[in-house]
Amino acid sequence: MKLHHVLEGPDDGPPLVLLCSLGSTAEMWAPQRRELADEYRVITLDTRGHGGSPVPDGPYRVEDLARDVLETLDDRGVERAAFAGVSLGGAIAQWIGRYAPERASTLALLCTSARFGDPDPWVERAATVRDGGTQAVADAVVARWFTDDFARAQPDTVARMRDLIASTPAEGYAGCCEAISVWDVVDELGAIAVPTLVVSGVDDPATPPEHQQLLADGIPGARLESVTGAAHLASFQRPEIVTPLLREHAKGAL
Ligand SMILES: O=C(O)CCC(=O)CC(=O)O
Repeated sequence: MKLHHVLEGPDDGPPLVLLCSLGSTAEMWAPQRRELADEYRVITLDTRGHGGSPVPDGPYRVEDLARDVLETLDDRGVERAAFAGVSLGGAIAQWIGRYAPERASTLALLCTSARFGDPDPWVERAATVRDGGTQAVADAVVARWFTDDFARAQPDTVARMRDLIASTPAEGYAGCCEAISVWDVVDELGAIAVPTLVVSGVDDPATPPEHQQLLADGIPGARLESVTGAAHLASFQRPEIVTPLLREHAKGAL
C-alpha cells in the first residue's frame, strides 16, 4: 500500500526516511524536517491509518506497516536510505533492519521498544478508540508525549498535538494498537546488522529508558543516547539535541 508522504530537501541528497509515532503524522517531525532538508532528501511518511495515508480495516502488523514504507520508497525509486523512527515508527525501522537490511544504511530508534509490554492494554485501547474515537484517548496520550514543564510553557503546542491525535482515524489508530500489541522482537535483536543509534527520553512514561537499554544491549554495536528534559516525543521537545544526533548518525559519522 502506498503511503502519503512529504519530500523535502535536494533531489540528489542522501535519502533520510522519518517514521512517525502512533496517533501522529509528518507534523511530529516538523523540527527535524526543516533542519535536515538542508542536506538530506527527507522523506516523511504518514503510517497506514494515519494522516493522508489509506485507512484499511485492522488489525495491522508491524510487518504490514514496514512493507507499506518499502513499497512507497520503491515507487519513489529509493533503494536504500537512513531510517529514523519514533516509537511505532521505531518498531517499523527495527523490522526493516531485521528483515530488509539491504534497504537501510543506518537506523535511529527513538523512544521505542522491542516489545511494548503486556498486549492487553493495547487491545483494550483499540476497543476504546473503535467505540469512542481517538478523542477518547487524546488527553491521556498527549500527557505522555511531553514533560509537565514543557506542557506548562507551551500549552498551544500541546493543544495542537492533542488535536493531531484526536484527528487520527479511529480504525487506523486501533489497527496500529493491535500491531503494537503483538510486536515482539526481543529475541531477534542480535540479528539486526545495521549501524544503530538508540535514543531515550529520560522522562518517557510510555516507553521508559529501560526499553531502549534493552535495544542497545541487544543490537550489535548500537549506541545509546539519553535525552534529559524529554518524554515520549523527545525529538519534538528537544530538537537541539536530537537533530544533530540524527544528522551525524545518518552520515555514518557516530
Ligand atoms: O500512547 C502511548 O502511551 C504511547 C504510544 C506508544 O508507545 C506507541 C507510539 O507512540 O507510537
